[in-house]
Amino acid sequence: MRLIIRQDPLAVGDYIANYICKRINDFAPTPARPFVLGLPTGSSPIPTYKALIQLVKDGKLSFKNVVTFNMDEYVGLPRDHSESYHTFMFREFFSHVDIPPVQVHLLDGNAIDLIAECKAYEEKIKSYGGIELFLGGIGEDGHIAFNEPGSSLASRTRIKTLAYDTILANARFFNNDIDSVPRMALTVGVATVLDSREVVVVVTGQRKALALSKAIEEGVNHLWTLSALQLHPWALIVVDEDATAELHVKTVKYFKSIERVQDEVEEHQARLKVKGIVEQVGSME
Ligand SMILES: N[C@@H]1[C@@H](O)[C@H](O)[C@@H](COP(=O)(O)O)O[C@@H]1O
Repeated sequence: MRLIIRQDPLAVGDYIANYICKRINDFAPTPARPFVLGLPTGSSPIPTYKALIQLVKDGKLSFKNVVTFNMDEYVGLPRDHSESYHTFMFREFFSHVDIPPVQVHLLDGNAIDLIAECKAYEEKIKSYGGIELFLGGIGEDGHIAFNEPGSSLASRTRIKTLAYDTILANARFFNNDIDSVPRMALTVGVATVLDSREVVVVVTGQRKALALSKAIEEGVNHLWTLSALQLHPWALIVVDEDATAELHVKTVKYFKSIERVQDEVEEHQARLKVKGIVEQVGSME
């Protein structure tokens, strides 16, 4: 696992957007071989979405050959409700980039058969050969997607009852009216996320500091589902200074030194590439 620390949420968004841009461009997707990207909602990824939109506007990135799968959706909230994740994604991102809407996938929280909807979602992901890069966010209780504390670390896409803490945290989007917040959601499972070839998670703000320390300084634990990332061979967490508040100084120093070494290795590989000695610029995990 790598941890990248940036000054503030804007710098975090820039870093992740440039990272995803490079991944997509290196992949050189085509209609027959699209880049499959997992995406989150929430306030934390908004700076990333803004920076990605700018990259598209600047002609540095295209989503024409990108297929997306969102992590989760509320159950029973009308699709065109201002707080549905469907509305959120089009408002904050899809409407501003060149992705054909047929390549966008979101769980349908109003499906008549919710279990069949979840199964079909997993099948659809498989039909594309799996997810190349899953971008995620976390809740204050360390949940990834809507995998609340106590979720099985082997879970797949399913219906999930939301934890009271999550309902309280999300009430801010529903005029602070707890009764308006849906009680259930559909969410990809922890195992669905871990199956992706690469996972990138955005964690910003002091509210997430305890969850971050639990997830990276302690053991793998279903009470902090982000900690399952410790089992992933290619995971990257990008955080701002505020989110590091609960980390040990030695943890922060360790990850900063890893980033320095990574930069040096990449520069070295790039020099070898220029000389034609290696074909690809490598990456450490
Ligand atoms: N289901 C979503 C999560 O996928 C998201 O990571 C979290 C964080 O939201 P925010 O970034 O607004 O703190 O919100 C919800 O719980």
